[in-house]
Amino acid sequence: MPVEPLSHKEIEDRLAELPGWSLDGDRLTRSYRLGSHFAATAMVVHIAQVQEELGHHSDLTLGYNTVALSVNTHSVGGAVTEKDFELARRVEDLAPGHGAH
Ligand SMILES: C[C@H](O)[C@H](O)[C@H]1CNC2=NC(N)=NC(=O)C2=N1
Repeated sequence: MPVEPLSHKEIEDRLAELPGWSLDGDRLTRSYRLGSHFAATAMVVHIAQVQEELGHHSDLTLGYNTVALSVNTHSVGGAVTEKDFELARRVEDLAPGHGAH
C-alpha cells in the first residue's frame, strides 16, 4: 500500500476520532499516565510489540508513570500518514488494559 502524506483536513478529521491525540508540528503525539512505573514499562513493551507487527515505530518515551508517543512517517519525509493513525488507533485499543489514561 503506497503511503502518502495526509492533508491538514484529513489529519483534523482523524484526530476528531482520537481524543487525547494531537498534532505537534509534523508529529502525531499523545502521552498517557499509568498507575505505576512497572505498569508504564509493561505498556511500552506492548506498544513495541505492536510497532514491530506494523513495521512502524514511534519515538516512545518511558517516564516514572507516563508513556509518551510521537510519530510521523520517515519514508515520506516526516509527514503524518495513515500509518501513524493506524498505530495511534492500536495504542488506544491496548491502553485501557494497562489502566492508562
Ligand atoms: C523497512 C521498514 O519497514 C521501514 O524502515 C519502516 C520502519 N519503521 C518506520 N517508522 C516510522 N515512524 N516511519 C517509517 O517510515 C518507518 N519505516
